[in-house]
Amino acid sequence: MEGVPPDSLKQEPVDLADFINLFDFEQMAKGKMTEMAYEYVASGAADELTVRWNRQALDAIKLNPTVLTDVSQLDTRISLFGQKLAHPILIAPTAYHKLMHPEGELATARGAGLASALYVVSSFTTTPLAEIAQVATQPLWFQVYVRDDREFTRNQIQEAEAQGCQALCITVDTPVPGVRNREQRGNFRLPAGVTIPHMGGPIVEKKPFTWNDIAWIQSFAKTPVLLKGILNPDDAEKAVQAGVSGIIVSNHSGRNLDTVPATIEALPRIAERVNRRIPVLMDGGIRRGTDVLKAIALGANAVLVGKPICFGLACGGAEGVAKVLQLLTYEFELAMILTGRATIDSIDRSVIWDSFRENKQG
Ligand SMILES: Cc1cc2nc3c(=O)[nH]c(=O)nc-3n(C[C@H](O)[C@H](O)[C@H](O)COP(=O)(O)O)c2cc1C
Ligand SMILES: CCCCC(=O)C(=O)O
Repeated sequence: MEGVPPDSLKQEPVDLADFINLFDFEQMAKGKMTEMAYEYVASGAADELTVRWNRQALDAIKLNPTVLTDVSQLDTRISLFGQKLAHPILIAPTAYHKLMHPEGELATARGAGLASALYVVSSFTTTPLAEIAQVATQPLWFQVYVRDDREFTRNQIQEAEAQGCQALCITVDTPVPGVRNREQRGNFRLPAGVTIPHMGGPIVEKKPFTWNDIAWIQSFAKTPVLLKGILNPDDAEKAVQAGVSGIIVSNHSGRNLDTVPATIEALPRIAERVNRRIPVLMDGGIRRGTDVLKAIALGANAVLVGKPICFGLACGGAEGVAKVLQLLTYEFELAMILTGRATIDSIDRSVIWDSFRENKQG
């Protein structure tokens, strides 16, 4: 697959009306991407246990609906760091969009616009931020992979802020990439002509990336700094103490350290520790409107979606990305109505069925 130009992607048109849920996109994307690209996107680390657990743990949570409440004024809006968003479903940062569609990140940004979604652009974008910013109609945030070279990192962040990115997500769970066997078997290489203008090169350093680097970034960042990839409540506490603006509970979709728990399992104890001092976002396996509802009920202010966006992009460019988001927001609205929750603030722990109490009462 080495040297495959992006225009060799199989881009026959598909009818997006055929897609009725997010799982449909993965099926279809398999036929639309090169095998190398598909394996890169679809795979997780090692035995992919965490990948499976992300979904299984969400599926295992039952809901406890309230009937006969007035949900005629349904309101999905949220506010994060003073930014007003139409709904709590964000596009997670994912690398190399030109592997998925010739228009790459431009299509993603247009799709975000069509679906009123905030887009977190990856450090590994294959399109310069300046071009993405020109087509974006919704807020952009920038995800940062911190390199050993501080001047490089400072320039990367200042460029992102200069292009209008409104927050920085510092990814802290990838000092080195994980054991990615499927990626290795697929002989992952960037095709000729596809570049990563904001990264300079792959993550190769085994770097001493620590809380000192976070303090250093905060010393010059002008936008809110979030830490992406927190799973341990003690780290969440340190993040609050470090004065960061927010955290993202994430296991990188199970792509880095296999056998860490599902994010929905880590979320409640992190939310409890943070105790609303800063926003807590979450990603990993969100595929259904009920998953969004469960994450919010267990303490998330918002969620992010990764793989389905890549598959939507592969299937239908900007419209594919938009369709993924529209299906998910629509399902989320239905979940709100059917559980009797008219606003995001009203989605609290009481919407989760307490199986433990049920068992105790026999
Ligand atoms: C193909 C792919 C590429 C990714 N690239 C990045 C990246 O460049 N930076 C980053 O912080 N996270 C990256 N992630 C992780 C996502 O931001 C996010 O944490 C994860 O995909 C969410 O889980 P989900 O895919 O199950 O929705 C990537 C994930 C995938 C699937
Ligand atoms: C080494 C990381 C590259 C992008 C990424 O974060 C991913 O593929 O998950």
